[in-house]
Amino acid sequence: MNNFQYYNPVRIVFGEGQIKQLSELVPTEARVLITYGGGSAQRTGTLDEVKNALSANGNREVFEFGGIEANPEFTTLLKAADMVNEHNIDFLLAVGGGSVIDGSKFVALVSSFTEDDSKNNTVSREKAWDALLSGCANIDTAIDLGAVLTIPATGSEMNNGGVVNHSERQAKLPFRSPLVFPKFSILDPTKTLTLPERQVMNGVADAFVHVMEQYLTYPVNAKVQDAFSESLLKILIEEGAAVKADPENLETRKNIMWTATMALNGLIGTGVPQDWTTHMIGHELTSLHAIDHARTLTIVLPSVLRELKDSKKDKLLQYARNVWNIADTDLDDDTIIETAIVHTENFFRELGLPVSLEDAELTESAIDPIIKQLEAHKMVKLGEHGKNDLAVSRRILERAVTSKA
Ligand SMILES: NC(=O)c1ccc[n+]([C@@H]2O[C@H](COP(=O)([O-])OP(=O)(O)OC[C@H]3O[C@@H](n4cnc5c(N)ncnc54)[C@H](O)[C@@H]3O)[C@@H](O)[C@H]2O)c1
Repeated sequence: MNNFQYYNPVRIVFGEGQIKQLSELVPTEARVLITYGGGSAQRTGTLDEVKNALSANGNREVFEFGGIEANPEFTTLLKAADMVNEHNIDFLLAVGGGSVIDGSKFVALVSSFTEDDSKNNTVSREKAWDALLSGCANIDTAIDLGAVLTIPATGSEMNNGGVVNHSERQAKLPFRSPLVFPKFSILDPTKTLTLPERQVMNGVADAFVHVMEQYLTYPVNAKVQDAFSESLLKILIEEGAAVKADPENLETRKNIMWTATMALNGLIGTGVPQDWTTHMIGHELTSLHAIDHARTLTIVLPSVLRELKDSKKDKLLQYARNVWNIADTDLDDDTIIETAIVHTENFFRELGLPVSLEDAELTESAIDPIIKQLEAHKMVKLGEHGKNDLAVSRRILERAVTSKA
């Protein structure tokens, strides 16, 4: 196992009816900006529940900013940042999924970037863009934020990362800062019952790929991390099928919600090599073709595993044995690995997710622009060995044109 420091200060408040805890969790004198997305928080009554909890005690002043898109848009987020300055906001409360939480983290980081000569505290577009390009690495102040999660998927509720989309520049870029760990996140599994099936399945797949990107590299004898990862993968396989068969089952929803959080709260990624190639190629697919985040991952992951099967061989065999129970000693290693990859594809397919570019109605002609964007975004040394250059990414995408399964 490699050396590591593990730090995660996020208070998780889990369970039905827990939104009322906001009255204790948000400072009583805070000037709060509630951020939310395209309207589901309003439609489902979650927004009212949040506002009622905030007004239950204290002297909070509460403002709202709605309309943060799925794959949150840079320009929208800067409008929220301007609102932060206009109203002297000192607490952001994100109500939604990864897009709203990520977007709010970005707002928390860039709202102090006002124009030098600004009379109305407008946030500088250039400074904010530069910050995003550098992954928000050198920012030393941020506004406090908390989250009410409505879709289990990204782990954003318990980590310090985010991803922001800039449509005009065709860029979807990640950032990270210890300043944006949420102070708390409320996970009420009943809130997930209103999700359309597509979003539920996206969430299961996103969490699955998060685990894979921290697990499927090479062994470093990290028994805790490996055993945790294999358990999370098996739970997602089981509960993915269960939620499809019985979407109203709250026990299933609870397990999916906590699994998705555990999949990317840093725990399974400590002390082990990681490979985020699938995500980085996936981000380009979203920004160029507006494909849902999770769906880009299910398109790319099987081809990453096939293309890199030699360098990932030991872990792929472990994955086949411990996650898919492929233990037939008569099979050669290549067959065992290919069988595990096909099982993975079938799992995604059963959830209604694409496993090739063709499934997403794209052809080989999609590859060149993706490679160009990877180059523009300096995604040229991906993978656990830093050896996945543009030629490797191209081969991964070529494998992804049609599915083998
Ligand atoms: N921060 C991280 O660590 C991290 C990790 C992976 C992905 N991401 C990013 O997160 C974003 C995806 O987030 P997501 O998968 O959570 O989805 P999302 O936040 O984009 O939401 C997806 C859709 O579900 C709707 N929705 C949300 N909750 C609902 C509910 N309870 N009922 C009905 N509809 C509801 C939203 O309005 C939206 O249309 C992407 O931009 C992705 O790149 C972040």
